[in-house]
Amino acid sequence: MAQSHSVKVIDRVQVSPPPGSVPTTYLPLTFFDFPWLLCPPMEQFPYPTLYLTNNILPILKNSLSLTLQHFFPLASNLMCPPSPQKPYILYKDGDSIPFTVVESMLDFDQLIGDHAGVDLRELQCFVPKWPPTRVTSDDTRVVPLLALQVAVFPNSGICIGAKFCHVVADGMAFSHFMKSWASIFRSREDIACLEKSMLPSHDRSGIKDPLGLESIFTKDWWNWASSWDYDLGSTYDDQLRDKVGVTFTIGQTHMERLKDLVSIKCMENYPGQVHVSTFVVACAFTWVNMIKSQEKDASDLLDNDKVYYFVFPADCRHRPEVKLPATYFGNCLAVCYVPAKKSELLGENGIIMAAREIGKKVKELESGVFVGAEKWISKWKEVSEQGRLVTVAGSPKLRAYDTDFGWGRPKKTEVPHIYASGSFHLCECRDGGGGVEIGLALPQDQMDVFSGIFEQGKQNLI
Ligand SMILES: CC(C)(COP(=O)(O)OP(=O)(O)OC[C@H]1O[C@@H](n2cnc3c(N)ncnc32)[C@H](O)[C@@H]1OP(=O)(O)O)[C@@H](O)C(=O)NCCC(=O)NCCSC(=O)CC(=O)O
Repeated sequence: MAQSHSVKVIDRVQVSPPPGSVPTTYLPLTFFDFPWLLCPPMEQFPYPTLYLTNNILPILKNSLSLTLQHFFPLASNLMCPPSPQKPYILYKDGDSIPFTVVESMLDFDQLIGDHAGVDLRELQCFVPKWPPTRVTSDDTRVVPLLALQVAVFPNSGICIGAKFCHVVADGMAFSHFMKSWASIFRSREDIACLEKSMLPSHDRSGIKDPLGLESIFTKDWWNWASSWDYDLGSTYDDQLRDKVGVTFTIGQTHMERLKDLVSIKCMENYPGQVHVSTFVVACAFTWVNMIKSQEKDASDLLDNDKVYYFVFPADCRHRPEVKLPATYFGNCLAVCYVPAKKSELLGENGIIMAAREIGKKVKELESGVFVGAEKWISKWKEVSEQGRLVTVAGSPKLRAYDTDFGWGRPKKTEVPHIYASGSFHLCECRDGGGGVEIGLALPQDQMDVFSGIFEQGKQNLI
């Protein structure tokens, strides 16, 4: 048995769809997938409470295998042939995902707390180890797309950790997979519990590309990838060393007040209708407070005229120019950039202005999700190199806390990959009310400032 940080490995197997259940399948990447090729693997883990018994793990594995029959791209590999060829996804009979079971002696109740004060590097032991990239004789890199790990906390609970490549699935698609696995587990491996209309759709033929985005993105990808180390196994230890992770909550009452305040102030100051949703105000509130918490001394004022960006992905499945089923499995996200001068964000009405601009971007999607799409990748490179951007992962719409393996709602969900990147994670409140949870990691001194401003900002609403 191998020992690793705070966990003991007790089982390590490969899980594939049932033999012969899925034919060899080639899935071309669509232009929606290309922006996510450059993204490090996503990590998520809900913590359901249960006392683990000997018969739960075999059912978890069997139900996973049955689920993968429908969600086979996750068991596939990303094939990256040499330039200028395009990467693609390939499933072959017998392809599998690594599934590891570990035991942890850490304090479960402390881990699921919001202000856990846990060493973020310690949390990494709940993220599955990433299998190495293989290189074939014709120089094609073969990249796995998903790894899973179950951590058992004796007599307290379990934690399911997933690490997946964004190029195979966006948040909607991955959440569909997790909920389907949970349903098959709950129904004791009765695959018929997935209604036909709820099965994932793998048909990419409906995705039209009148703007030639695929060829633009292929060029962008090769420009960037040639100087890029595809180290998907990175644990980000260096970036996590001085950071602390905290989950903040904006409950329903504060949320309603914040939306009212934004609506009233926008009506007073700006003409026209403003889109004031939970997503919009939560993002504006967090973005502005993050920028404020970065201010250390007068020298930071030199930056005041610089443009900062908030970047959010928008699901396009239901948009008229895309029209894919809600069950489409893959990526179907527009990348939305919201610019704002730092001085405006730090001004008295910074949150109102940020909300207006984010809301405006959401509204603009109604008149075309592909406006400016040719810059989705190149702009990302530009603004991420400047370091003046904040991004959001997750969405209350993904309903992370509805993932129920039959043990009730998860006690906590975390998206640890954001800890290294400086973005924040947004999901619905676990109590089921109308509020949101916001997870982020910052250096301790900045977190102290952020926490003070965030909580004070909430107090000021009442
Ligand atoms: C673009 C969006 C973010 C915008 O969100 P919004 O909630 O603002 O937008 P929406 O259009 O759905 O509007 C819903 C809100 O508007 C209100 N609303 C709608 N129409 C209205 C009308 N006519 N009058 C008044 N209010 C109205 C609703 O009550 C609701 O508010 P209220 O909310 O107050 O009830 C979203 O549409 C979206 O795409 N979400 C999914 C993003 C996603 O998939 N993210 C995951 C990325 S992958 C990822 O994250 C992986 C990883 O990194 O780990």
